[in-house]
Amino acid sequence: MKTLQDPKQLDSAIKNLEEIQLKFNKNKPLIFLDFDGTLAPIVENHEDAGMDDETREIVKQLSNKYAIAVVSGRGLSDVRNKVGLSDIYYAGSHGFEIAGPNNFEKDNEEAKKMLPVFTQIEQTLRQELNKIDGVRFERKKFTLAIHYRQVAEEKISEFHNIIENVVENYPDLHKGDGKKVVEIKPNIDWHKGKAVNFLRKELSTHKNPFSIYLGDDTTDEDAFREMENGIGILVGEHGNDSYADYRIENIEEVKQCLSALL
Ligand SMILES: O=P(O)(O)OC[C@H]1O[C@H](O[C@H]2O[C@H](CO)[C@@H](O)[C@H](O)[C@H]2O)[C@H](O)[C@@H](O)[C@@H]1O
Repeated sequence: MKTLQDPKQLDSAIKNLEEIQLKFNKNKPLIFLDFDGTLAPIVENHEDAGMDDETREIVKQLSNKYAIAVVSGRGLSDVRNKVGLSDIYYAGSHGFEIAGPNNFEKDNEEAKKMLPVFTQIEQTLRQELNKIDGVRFERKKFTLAIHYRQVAEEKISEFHNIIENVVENYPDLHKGDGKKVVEIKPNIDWHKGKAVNFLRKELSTHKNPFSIYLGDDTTDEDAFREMENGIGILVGEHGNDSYADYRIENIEEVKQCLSALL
């Protein structure tokens, strides 16, 4: 079982690349990659995020050798456009919508029933949060992100209180946190970890295929916990303890690490 550790105590993946390479070469691994903060740097405005050509090329080359899925909180179509590779799998909306090559598509059926509720809560939240400058909404198919990166420090607790009070009236939904973002999600036992396990079955004939997962945020912890037969690598930090096995500092080290696996 994976245990929670202070990220500062985690070994550096860069310093242990040889060991990781060995495990990698011994198995036929599946590769799972988070997008924001892992493949693309965190930027002020969510719409401006993007991965550079070098990273795209590394992921493309890896996909010629291994099965790869990008697992993101972004909407499926958004993350697919931003990555721009057609031969890999994608899990968007924190795993509620999954797609892959040859028209593979799998939406979470229970979450589909909640689509009208999202429209309602979005309207209410837009009205209630209108008085706070800098709030940015990002509607994904199955989740709603409300960004506060551009909200003044003294307004942030009011921002959270408003959301808390509204979400209380929607038992079908719950809220989670990310980097300067509140995410409204279906109140269903489904997350990136469950999506990863679904994909592990889909992408391999092995019962428990060796896997590697790179991510930077609290939502990636659900996936790190599932890396029983595999390796979790935390990129940077998210302020809490982690189930990851290794740590790397930044996106430059993500590239270094992924290149070593080629
Ligand atoms: O699971 P991920 O691929 O890491 O997606 C998590 C969220 O990432 C995006 O928001 C974050 O990145 C933005 C761009 O750098 C930044 O402005 C924002 O503050 C971050 O929270 C994305 O916009 C969300 O939809 C994702 O859920």
